[in-house]
Formats: sequence, C-alpha cells, structure tokens
Amino acid sequence: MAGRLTRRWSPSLLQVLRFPVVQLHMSRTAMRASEKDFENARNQLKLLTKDPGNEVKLKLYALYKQATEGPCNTPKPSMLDFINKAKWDAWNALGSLPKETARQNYVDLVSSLSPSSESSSQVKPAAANEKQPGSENIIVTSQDGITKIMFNRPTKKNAITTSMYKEIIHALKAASTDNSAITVFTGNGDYYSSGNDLTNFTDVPPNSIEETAKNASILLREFVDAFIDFPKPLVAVINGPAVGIVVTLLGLFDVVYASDKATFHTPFSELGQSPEGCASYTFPKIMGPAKAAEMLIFGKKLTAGEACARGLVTEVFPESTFQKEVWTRLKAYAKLPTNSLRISKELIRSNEKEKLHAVNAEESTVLQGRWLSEECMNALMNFVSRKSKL
Ligand SMILES: CCCCC/C=C/CC(=O)SCCNC(=O)CCNC(=O)[C@H](O)C(C)(C)COP(=O)(O)OP(=O)(O)OC[C@H]1O[C@@H](n2cnc3c(N)ncnc32)[C@H](O)[C@@H]1OP(=O)(O)O
Repeated sequence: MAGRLTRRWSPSLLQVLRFPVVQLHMSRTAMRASEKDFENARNQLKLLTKDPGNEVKLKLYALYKQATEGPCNTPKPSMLDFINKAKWDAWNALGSLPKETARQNYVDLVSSLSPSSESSSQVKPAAANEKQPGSENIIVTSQDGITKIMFNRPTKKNAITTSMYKEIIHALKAASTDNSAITVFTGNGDYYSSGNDLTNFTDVPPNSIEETAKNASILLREFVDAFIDFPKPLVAVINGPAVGIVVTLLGLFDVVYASDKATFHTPFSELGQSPEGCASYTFPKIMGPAKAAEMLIFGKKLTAGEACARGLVTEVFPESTFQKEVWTRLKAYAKLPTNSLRISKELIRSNEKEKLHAVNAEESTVLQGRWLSEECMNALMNFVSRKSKL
C-alpha cells in the first residue's frame, strides 16, 4: 500500500491532514474486520481503475499503518520533505486508535470506493476479482512491486478448472498494466499444481462433447497466448509437485525457482493427450530434443535437481529455506527499474513471439482432436473412477 502513495503528490497535500478519520472510528466500533477482510480490501484497492484522490490515499495510508504497526512511531520528517511529512501527519493524526478499529475503518473506506457502493461509480475492480464461482481458487495479491498469482485449491492439489483458466487470463491482463515490476505464480499447499482438472471434461453430455472440446481448445489457446504476450518478467515459485500444463508453461517463464520437494511431470501419453503450452517447441530448445522427448512423449517425471540440470529450472532451494530465500530475492529484483526489466524481457522474447503463437495454435488444435479420442476418454474415465492415478 505504501508504495502506491506515489511521489507525484504536490505540497498542497499538506492541507489534507485534518480529515475526519475519527468519525469512521466512532461509527464502526461495534464491527471487527478479520485479517482476511483486511487482505481482501488491500487487493480490492489495487484493482481500482480511477485514482481516488490524494486525500483518500492519505487516509488509506494512515489507516493501513495504524492497522499494521499501531500508533505513529517514526521521527517526524522535515518540513521540506513534503510527501513524507503529509503521510506522517496523516498517520500521527490517528493518535492511539486501536489497530482493530483502524483495520475496520480501512476495510470500510475501501468498500466505499468499490463499484457496488452508492458513491463509487468512479472505480471498477479488475476482472480477475469479479465475483464469479470459483474465484477463490486463484488469489491475486500485489505487494513490494510483485503481483502474485496463487493457485488456491489445495484440497484438489491446485488442479485448474475452466473458470480458473479464465481468471488467470484476466489476472495476467491486469498484472500487465499494474504498478508491479514482476509477476509471480505459485501454489498454496503441498502442490504447485496438478495441472488441468481432469473432471473438466467428464460432466459433458454426449451430444456436447465436440463443442466442449472446441471451446476448451479456444480457451487453451487464449490462456497460453496470455503467457506468450505477458510483458513483464514472469517468475514461477514452484513450491511442490507440478503436473501437466503448469510444467509445459514453464518454457514461457523468465525465471523458475523450485523447492527441492518439487517434481515435474508431463504424463500426456498416459492420458491419451499431447503437449501444450508451447512445450513442443520450448522444451527441445531448452533441454535438447532427446531430453524433451523423454518428458513429453514418455512422461518421465523429473526431480527439481534434474529439471535444473536440464535448464527448465533456474535454481533449486532446500524446502526449509525456500520461501524465505526466494521472496527475499524477488523483492530485491522488484526494486530494479521497471522499464528496464520490461525492455530486457522484450529483447529476449520478441524474436520468438510469432513462432510461439503459431506453435500454440497448432498444439491447441491437435489437443482438440486428442480430447475426442478413445485413448483420452478412457484415461479420463479411469481417473474419475479412481482405477488409475498417475
Ligand atoms: C481449457 C482446457 C485446457 C486443458 C489443458 C490441458 C492440460 C493437460 C494437463 O494438465 S495433463 C495433467 C493432468 N493432471 C493429472 O494427470 C494429475 C491427476 N492427479 C493425480 O494423478 C493425483 O491426484 C496426484 C498425483 C496429483 C496427487 O495424488 P495424491 O494421492 O497425493 O492425492 P489425490 O489423488 O487423493 O488428490 C487429492 C484430491 O485432488 C484431486 N485431484 C488431484 N489432481 C487432480 C486433477 N488434475 N484433476 C482433478 N482432480 C484432481 C483428486 O481427485 C482428489 O480429490 P478427492 O479428494 O475428491 O478424491
């Protein structure tokens, strides 16, 4: 939040210090926002498309600091340090307002800026957080210059449903223009992701199978295109096993960090399917055709160390220190000049884009055919009936 209070504020902001935050306090003392409400409010705030104005931003800043750190505890900035002085004054004006109340007031204030409230026609959340079924399965947060997109379906090993594909496309579009420097994918729980939700295709009435396969192929193509075209550095933080499409996509990521408990598995033949995510092109380039074939044709599962030796993974970390080491490093990277990061990525990737789009189109078409094959249908039925697990 603090990072969003940008340096462009004018000295006239000094006039906004006497806002009536206490009123918010008085009217809401009976309510208590949970940590989750607070986190949701922070995410909602990042999705505002219209600037709420400096006065509101100062209020939000002050409430955020009070809610997370308590009463103002830093030395007063000099009179000439206009921006920090305005922020300090705003925070200091909250006096000893309890943290819980500040949290509730923060949630209320953000809520009052949302489109559903009466006075909020100026703001609109990004599509990724629009209320739609399953939207809790992808959690998008933005902090310290990093937009994090997290698979959040741990009880199903973060398998990706049709609505999650759509949410990820929206999240990537939003992240491509937000204030963050880099975008990171990771998984909640013990898995990074078990790939495509195999039940996506199993509840389909017989007369809709072809149409479902066609729609899935269109969605797949759009999904992978969003990765090909993503303009900022894309990082995967692989916290556990990865299966199927989340592995193939790694060829489109710029950096891949893996815990030593991660594994990489592309069991396409076993499923009567074929590679996607441009892996039929990126994997042979990354690891050579022979190693790529072993993964993509025969479904060899790699350890994190093996994936690193093959160039699919940038670096492997011990599980015990993985999160700490990786996020510390990413936070430092996110402080680098954002335009330079973007331009360097563009230079590395731009020559390939046309080819990647063509490969994606071809793979999506081929898969559409595979989904209609008996081999694939049998494999899916086996999974659903629990006769066979990979
Ligand atoms: C728009 C469409 C685009 C399509 C793009 C195509 C992509 C291709 C692929 O991604 S292929 C890869 C598909 N994934 C798999 O084949 C993995 C299938 N799952 C498993 O093999 C196992 O579940 C496991 C190895 C991931 C984990 O095994 P474990 O024994 O540890 O745990 P469970 O099997 O009990 O799993 C817990 C619950 O999670 C459900 N689940 C796990 N993975 C998936 C999945 N991919 N699809 C649907 N459901 C999944 C599993 O069924 C359990 O659910 P339950 O508790 O209700 O039984």
